[in-house]
Amino acid sequence: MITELKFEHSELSLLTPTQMGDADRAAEAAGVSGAAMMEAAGGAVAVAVGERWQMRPVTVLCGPGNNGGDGFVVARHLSAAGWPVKVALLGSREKLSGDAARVASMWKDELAPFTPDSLDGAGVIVDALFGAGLSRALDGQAAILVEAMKSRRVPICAVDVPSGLDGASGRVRGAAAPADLTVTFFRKKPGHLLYPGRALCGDILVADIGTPVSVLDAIGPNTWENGPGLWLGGYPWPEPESYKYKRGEVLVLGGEAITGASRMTALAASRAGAGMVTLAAPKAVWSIYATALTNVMVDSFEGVSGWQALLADKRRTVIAIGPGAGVGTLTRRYVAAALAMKRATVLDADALTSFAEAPEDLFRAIDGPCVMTPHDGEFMRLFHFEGDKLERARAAARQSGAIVLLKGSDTVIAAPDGRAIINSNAPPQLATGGSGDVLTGFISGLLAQGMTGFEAAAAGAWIHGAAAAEFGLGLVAEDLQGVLPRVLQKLRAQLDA
Ligand SMILES: NC(=O)C1=CN([C@@H]2O[C@H](COP(=O)(O)OP(=O)(O)OC[C@H]3O[C@@H](n4cnc5c(N)ncnc54)[C@H](O)[C@@H]3O)[C@@H](O)[C@H]2O)[C@@H](O)CC1
Ligand SMILES: Nc1ncnc2c1ncn2[C@@H]1O[C@H](COP(=O)(O)OP(=O)(O)O)[C@@H](O)[C@H]1O
Ligand SMILES: [K+]
Repeated sequence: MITELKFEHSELSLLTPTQMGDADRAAEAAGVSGAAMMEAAGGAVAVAVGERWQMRPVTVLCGPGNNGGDGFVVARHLSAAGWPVKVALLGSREKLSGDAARVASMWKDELAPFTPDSLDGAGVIVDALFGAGLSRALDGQAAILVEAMKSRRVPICAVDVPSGLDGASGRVRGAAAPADLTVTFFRKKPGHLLYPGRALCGDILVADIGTPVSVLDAIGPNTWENGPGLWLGGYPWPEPESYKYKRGEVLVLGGEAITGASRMTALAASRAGAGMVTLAAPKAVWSIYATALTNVMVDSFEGVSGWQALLADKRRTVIAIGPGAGVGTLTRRYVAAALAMKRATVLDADALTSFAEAPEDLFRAIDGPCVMTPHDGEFMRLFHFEGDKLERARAAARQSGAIVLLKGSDTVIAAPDGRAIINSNAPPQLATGGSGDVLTGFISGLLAQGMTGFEAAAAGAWIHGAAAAEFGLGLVAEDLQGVLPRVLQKLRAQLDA
């Protein structure tokens, strides 16, 4: 049902701060010293600062741990290159230990007092207060300095993460100043991609600091940033021996009151490459659908038995229900009948809301490949988990047995076995009515061609974001399927290159 999407070594792997600590220790065990990694990290930040900004006075704010150590290395490099550098340290030099103490001792100039005055005259600030070791909310002098950074219009380069940002969840603990550039090391963290963290990081650069990729073997990352690298190898391109039924048939349930939503789903499924798409229209509104659709076939049905008769055709390998379906008992029964077939099913919108009173009934009925695509509101009607977006999507997938795609600007796709993907390419113009209906169609079309639910959800979300970006501003949902061909052609060219 779900193929092994593993990619432990992928550059798209995300590591939590705890896993990053494990990676650092494993790297040291493999012979790469902490000192060498710190030199490489600080050196990479200095290079990035030099590439982004012309020489100007810089204030480096250093914290009491290794993040601060990186800061001292940045200061040394920039100073050696002729930049006027001020360093302010939270705490005292005597309290530093290990690699941080060593690099601090190489900074021979006096330290500036750790007050907002240290920012006076700065043309750029390097924020090296806290990184992966943030253990509580910022308070006291650290919080005062972060607030001062926020209030000055001076560009900021964050080392690893903007200090105060929780790398696991993307949440702010106490305070964090928005950076223009964040330089992180080896692999990104979930907090770089989950909001509000994503907005605080500015541009993100991942620097290689000599960590051997083999350290990932023991860590076994199960979270990734979405990207073609995860699924392009298994993308179902049409082949010379393809024929329409081999590319799968999607059956989309049409609604009675709202007829536009399921039409967009159906058209999107055909654009994404399903061999056949049939829209099942309630008899009363059949003619509306039939006049509006050309390549999508329109079949009419009446009531649950009529719907079951359409489901009986085994060639219909994927069923999509929800957009415009209507909320209530009837939709619940349509969903139950579809899930009973144990075929790949995509549940969206009203198919989810219809179970708000009895989510357990839905979870019990899921016994085959199923992808749910709730937005936040729909999610909260079915699930009652605390935590960040990754944790909630994971818990929901585990509870329901479905692939859960929790929508938003940082869509998370989670599988019941704990794997999760964070999508990062969706532009804000996607916040327009009906774009979710199109996503349901893309995912259904990819499922029809044999992708697993996890892959289809990931690839669907990515091409959805790429199509919106390709179209640009002024997007309405109907535009998405029209630009999909350009996105697919670019992907194909990438593969052929
Ligand atoms: N080998 C390594 O471990 C490497 C680490 N690197 C850097 O080291 C960082 C992680 O270093 P650390 O684990 O030392 O952690 P940090 O330097 O991020 O922070 C830990 C220190 O801050 C204190 N602290 C945490 N939260 C605080 C708060 N809210 N208020 C006041 N003090 C607080 C802790 O008591 C500790 O002294 C990474 O983010 C990265 O920048 C890089 O130098 C690359 C190599
Ligand atoms: N601010 C945003 N930035 C990027 N993508 C967004 C944003 N807001 C919504 N989206 C995306 O747009 C789609 C909206 O889907 P949904 O909420 O179901 O709308 P509808 O029901 O109108 O189709 C989802 O894919 C979601 O991830
Ligand atoms: K930092």
